[in-house]
Amino acid sequence: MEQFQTASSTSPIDDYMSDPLLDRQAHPPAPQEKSHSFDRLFLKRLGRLLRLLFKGTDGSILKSSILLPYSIFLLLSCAVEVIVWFVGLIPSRFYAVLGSLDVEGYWKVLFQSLGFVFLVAVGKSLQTFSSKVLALQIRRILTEHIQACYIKPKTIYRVLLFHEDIDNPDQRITQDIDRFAEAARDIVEPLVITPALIVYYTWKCWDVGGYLGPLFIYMYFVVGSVISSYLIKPIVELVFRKESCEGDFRYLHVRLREYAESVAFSRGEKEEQIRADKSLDTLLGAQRKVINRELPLEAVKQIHSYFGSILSYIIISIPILAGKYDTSDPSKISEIISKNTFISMYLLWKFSSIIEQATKLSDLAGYTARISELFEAINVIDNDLENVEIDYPYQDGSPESEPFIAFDKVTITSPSKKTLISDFTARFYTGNHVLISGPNGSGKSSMLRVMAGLWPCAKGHIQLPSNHGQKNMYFLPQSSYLTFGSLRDQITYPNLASNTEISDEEIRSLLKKTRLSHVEDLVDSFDTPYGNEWYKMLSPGEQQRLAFCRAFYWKPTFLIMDEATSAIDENTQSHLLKLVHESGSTMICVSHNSSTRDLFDTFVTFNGNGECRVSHSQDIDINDDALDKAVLRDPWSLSDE
Ligand SMILES: Nc1ncnc2c1ncn2[C@@H]1O[C@H](COP(=O)(O)OP(=O)(O)OP(=O)(O)O)[C@@H](O)[C@H]1O
Repeated sequence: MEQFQTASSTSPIDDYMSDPLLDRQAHPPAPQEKSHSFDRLFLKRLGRLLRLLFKGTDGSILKSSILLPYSIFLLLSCAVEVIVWFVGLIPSRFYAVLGSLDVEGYWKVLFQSLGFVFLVAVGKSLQTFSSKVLALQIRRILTEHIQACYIKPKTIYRVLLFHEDIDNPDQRITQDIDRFAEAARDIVEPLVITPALIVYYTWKCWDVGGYLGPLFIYMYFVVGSVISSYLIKPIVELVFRKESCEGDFRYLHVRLREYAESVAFSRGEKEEQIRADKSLDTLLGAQRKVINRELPLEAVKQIHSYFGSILSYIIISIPILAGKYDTSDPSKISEIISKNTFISMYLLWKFSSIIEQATKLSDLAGYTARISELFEAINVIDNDLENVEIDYPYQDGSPESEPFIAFDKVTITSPSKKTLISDFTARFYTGNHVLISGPNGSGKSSMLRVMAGLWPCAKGHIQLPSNHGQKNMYFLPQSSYLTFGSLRDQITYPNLASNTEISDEEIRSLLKKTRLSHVEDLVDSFDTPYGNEWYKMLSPGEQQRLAFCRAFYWKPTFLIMDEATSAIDENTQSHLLKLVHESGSTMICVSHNSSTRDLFDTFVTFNGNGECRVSHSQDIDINDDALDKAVLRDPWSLSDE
């Protein structure tokens, strides 16, 4: 028997989580344990993201990793630093030739200087360009990877419904990854090139002014970095919260747009405005806290850089005042002062640039936490889904066994641990149309969720007719999802496979069947794409009827409907169900409407107390072997079993 959802060992999320730093089997990450500061967890998460970025996503390191753009960027940065060295020496060389009235030397220095300045300008532009390409590649790799992990069966649903701690996953994917890429782009150069430059300029500084110069500069840096690291810590958490508020505020406006009509009908604008203002207040408050905390950090940064410029003169004054250059002429001393000032200033500036990264590092830590949390939640879901107990006895193309759906002593609980159905046993065969009814909240839709593998069952065993696509089980929910695309796309949704072609004649025939022929006049052609307009072009009842076109197109063995006709007029409703009946699909239908009862053979009635009555004839057949396999566990537990 085939296991329902076995996480592949080469799945994208496994790639991400396979970092040796994280022993996910022994200690699955718990999203509840939030830590958003500049700490070991941040380094671990950043390490995982970097590993992913350098390793690539499809095995091709050069094409799908950041190795190539990163190497180009590093080479350009190194080249720029070499030219910067020569540019930095320009003043001292002018002091030397002008001080000794060397005309020939002057013209030589002038032309060489112009050349160096031109090269540094071109080099810096190319460096900026390559860093932007690098940021783009970081965004592409992370976004594609997270989309592959997130937009897949069951996962997206579970993240949205059950991981409330993962606020605004959409924002994390669309915005936070972009910001992470920008922050990483800003940081990568100072953090990678700077150490080598510091070694080089330290040696030069020592050479000109003795050991005291580098010693002063290093002490100055240590004091600056200790203060700034103390100031960064609280900012990371605040950046995280600000991003969360940003997402809430945006989502509020998205919802307002989505439910504009309902709000207008209920005259709820004033309340919505108050809510929007409140959400804005919260966001601005969070932003203000970040700004407040950044003030002392900015002050330290500025003080560090301005005091540094004076420090460079103090450093050169030591050998001069100590008489080391007493025998040199004034033009030589000017040259030495200029050269040494450049070296000390550059060394200090490099140290300052590390301090400057502190603010960016706090942003990076915030974004790293938000992206990593989503990855970790997906990993928890993947582990959880591996434990769903659903088997597939029937394989496509196997003529021996007849497809069926079997529940063996199944108990279903809601995420809040409320028991909705206990010990439910039934077997539904093809041609055995099932009507499920019962009071609101009794667990009818939950039963379908379990059948779809969206929810686990707390106890018992379910057998389904293979998970290979829409041909076996097709679900029609109450609110139809209209995809962005053409009418042809709507009808063949989800139309990924190559076998989803449909002719114009077939489309017309399906529209006629579902009494939607007029929709042809609403669209320019069957292939003209539309976006959100679909929801305006079609009424809710028409949207449900369009969903029936899909059902007739896919002709599934089992058509599972969750109040899929609730907005359709009674006459069309019974017309559509009769057509399904005739099409050969077996209906499993949740409905409050009893007018079409005569189309069904089996009636599953919920009483709202966890009990379920199955009436009619040919359904109950308990398989004792299957019962032996029943497991009892906490289905909502996030930990591995
Ligand atoms: N995401 C969730 N988190 C927590 N509890 C939930 C969730 N979804 C459903 N429930 C619980 O499960 C119960 C059953 O929900 P379900 O949607 O199955 O009811 P139903 O019988 O289909 O109701 P209706 O006739 O109104 O559609 C609800 O009353 C609610 O308490």
